[in-house]
Amino acid sequence: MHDTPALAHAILSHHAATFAGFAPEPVPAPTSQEPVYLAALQACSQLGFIAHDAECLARAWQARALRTGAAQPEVWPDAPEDFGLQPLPRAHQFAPCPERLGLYAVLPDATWVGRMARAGVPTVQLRFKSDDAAAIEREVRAAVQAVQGTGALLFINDHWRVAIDVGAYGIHLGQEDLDALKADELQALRNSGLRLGVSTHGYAEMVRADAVGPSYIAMGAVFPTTLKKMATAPQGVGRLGVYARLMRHYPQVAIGGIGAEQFAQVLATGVGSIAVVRALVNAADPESAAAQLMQHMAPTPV
Ligand SMILES: Cc1ncc(COP(=O)(O)OP(=O)(O)O)c(N)n1
Ligand SMILES: Cc1ncsc1CCOP(=O)(O)O
Ligand SMILES: [Mg+2]
Repeated sequence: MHDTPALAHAILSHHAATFAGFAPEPVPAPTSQEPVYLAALQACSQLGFIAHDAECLARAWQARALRTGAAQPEVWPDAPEDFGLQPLPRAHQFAPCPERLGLYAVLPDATWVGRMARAGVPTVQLRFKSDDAAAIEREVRAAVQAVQGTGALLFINDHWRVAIDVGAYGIHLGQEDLDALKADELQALRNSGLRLGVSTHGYAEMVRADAVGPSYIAMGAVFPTTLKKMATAPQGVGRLGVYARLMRHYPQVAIGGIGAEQFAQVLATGVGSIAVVRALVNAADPESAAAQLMQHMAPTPV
């Protein structure tokens, strides 16, 4: 039998420092009356997790308590099974990509893609925002051509049909992009053999992404970014660390507001890749900036 207020207090006191800087969120309506669940729901809301994420965490805390017989307020939940992630090997899984995608340049057009691929950036993404079908096809084809002979892995943001037709390495989709996919389209995407990266911004979205079995999981925005209007607060490195731990069986990409000064703390979370936009496209000398960031990615010699 657990005392819910005491357990909530213990969770808070053990983890407040890791998740400092977030305002408390309202406690969502409980979906269970289990004391461990209720305590975790209250504590995680107090720690600033939005309702869907607090619910996920509370369910995981309860699942672990059932599995182990202990509430363990001092240990943040990180077992994939407690969050209901697919067991390994996954029943649903996209084609694999390297565990560590390294520096990942997210770029506005094919010219930039070619430029950064030739500069030696190992992973590049064409993020060409347009509604003009002809322009999209032209740009995706040009990007695929631009990486030829460079060894760079090219992901296409959003435009998955053209990416399949043209034979890109992979596709990147966000949560809203996944919402728009019908089941047969998702299956067609998986059958294409192209790799899939999925954006996530918290626990509920990671659980949702896992059901699709993407090739990598992107997590962000880690820091504030001016490049994209985000529906969720910057997650910070404390959260990134626990996300990376939960999703340890996936290749991981951190994104959002990351520049050279932030690389060390982001890499310390264990992610194998950092995606950047402004750190390259706004640099006075993008090739030198790429070289510098790739050096930051490299493990420091002992
Ligand atoms: C590596 C990486 N991570 C996240 C995103 C964002 O994707 P999405 O949420 O679909 O938003 P848009 O980029 O389409 O505006 C990304 N592109 N790449
Ligand atoms: C596309 C995207 N998705 C989440 S943050 C982001 C933009 C990242 O840009 P920057 O590295 O300049 O902050
Ligand atoms: Mg998108």
